[in-house]
Amino acid sequence: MGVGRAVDEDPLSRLLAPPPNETPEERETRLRLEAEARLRSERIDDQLRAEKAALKKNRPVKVLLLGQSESGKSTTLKNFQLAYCQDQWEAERASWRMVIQLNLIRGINHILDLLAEEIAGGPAPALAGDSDVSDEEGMSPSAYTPRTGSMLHFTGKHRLLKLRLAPLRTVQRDLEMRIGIQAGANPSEVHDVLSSPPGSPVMGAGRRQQQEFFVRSATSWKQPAHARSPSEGKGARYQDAQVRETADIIAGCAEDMKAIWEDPTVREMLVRKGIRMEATPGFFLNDIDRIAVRDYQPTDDDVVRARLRTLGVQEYRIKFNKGPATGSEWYIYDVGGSRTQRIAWYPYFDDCDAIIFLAPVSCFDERLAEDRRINRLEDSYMLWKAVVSSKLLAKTSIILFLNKRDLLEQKLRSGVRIRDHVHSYGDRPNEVEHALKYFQQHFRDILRKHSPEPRPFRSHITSVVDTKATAVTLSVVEEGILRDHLQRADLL
Ligand SMILES: Nc1nc2c(ncn2[C@@H]2O[C@H](COP(=O)(O)OP(=O)(O)OP(=O)(O)O)[C@@H](O)[C@H]2O)c(=O)[nH]1
Ligand SMILES: [Mg+2]
Repeated sequence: MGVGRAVDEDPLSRLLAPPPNETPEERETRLRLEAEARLRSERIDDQLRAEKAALKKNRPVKVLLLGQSESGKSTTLKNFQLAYCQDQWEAERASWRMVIQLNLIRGINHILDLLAEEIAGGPAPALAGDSDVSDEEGMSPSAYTPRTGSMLHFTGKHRLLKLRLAPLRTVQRDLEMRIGIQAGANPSEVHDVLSSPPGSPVMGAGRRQQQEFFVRSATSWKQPAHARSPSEGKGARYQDAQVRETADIIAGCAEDMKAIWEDPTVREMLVRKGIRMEATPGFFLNDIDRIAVRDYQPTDDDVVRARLRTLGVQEYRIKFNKGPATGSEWYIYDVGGSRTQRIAWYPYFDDCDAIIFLAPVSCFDERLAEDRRINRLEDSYMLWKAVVSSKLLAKTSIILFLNKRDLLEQKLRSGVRIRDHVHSYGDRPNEVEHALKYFQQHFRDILRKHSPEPRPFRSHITSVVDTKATAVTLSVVEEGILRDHLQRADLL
């Protein structure tokens, strides 16, 4: 054993140690060889790192759309599809016709139900200003007080319209069958697209609620005609005949649908029941002349506005062919937002690059359809807090969309006061810009306080039904998400 060597020296370092009697020339050669070996090894390491980073850079960017039900997640997804999947968008346009016809007809049928109740001697006590109910009152029947004001006067004209529009019941059933729609299974979990449109208070407890509809598959009902196999010929011809028959009945009912929708007494009935219709059904009901025709073809706006509730988690793959993300592939996950659906989100947190979180700001005076005790804005705050405080999502880019700006503006203009529902709003002006600033600050504070690591607060004020403005927002969002994705890959 050489002098000065520790007894317990590692055998490997002993093996690699220079010989004790090394000459200066040998030492120089050894050091040169060692330096070359080190360089080679570093180069290999760099190469491996670069390959790993490239792999990571080239792997799809995974984006989750999160937010409560009716916050606008699927509508945001449609904005991506409209911008980047034009061929598919065109191919599916005709299939959306059925959904739009159904949105329209369900709207009318719901009005007919309410009318029938009124004519038969009045429904359960009308919901007087449900939106004015204080947060504490929740589901209590005391939230519902008989309305004041004169009796609504329904005439023979209303009865006649009700009779003449009766065929729409069958059309609704046929359309639901063709789309493969299932009504929500849990009554506390479902609500009607008409009775609870965004911007409306939720229907009263005890009142009969129509079930909102959803399909299990995001694609099964979107079968473009040219994609059918020849063996489906007979079935396809039958389907085409059905489509024509539906369009005929709807066109035949157009004038009566318009008459009932525009009738002042019916309008007054809806106002007294606290039913607002500015969202999906209202959008189509205001355009009956255009939609209730035999050869109706949905416009881009119609497709964007069509409402079909999402169930579970649906994956959409988008290959970007323009814009800041050109060349990259994104997997976008659209999730169902109601409370019982949220458990399905968690498995997707694991390797998710970015979250676009939608918080509808117009709903400060509304309650969750699935739990009337919960204010919808409070629910959004709670969900946001859960997302930004998650350790699993600490490295995920999170972008907030304060959505439904248009409906917020409309609501404030109609005289609804924020401070009656959000007490901390105090004496701030009841104007849209002030309100947005206030809500935005609240979301920012939650992020600052609860994020496990400091992260930027990125938010956009949106009305995702406005596809032009949304395209501009999305390009900013895409750039940011991609930049973060590449940075994360470089840090590997
Ligand atoms: N006016 C207006 N309507 C909106 C906006 N965003 C969404 N909507 C409407 O709100 C309704 C719900 O939108 P969706 O995108 O289906 O909501 P979601 O978050 O996917 O809901 P779930 O699938 O139930 O979780 C639809 O009728 C949309 O047309 C908006 O910014 N302005
Ligand atoms: Mg959805």
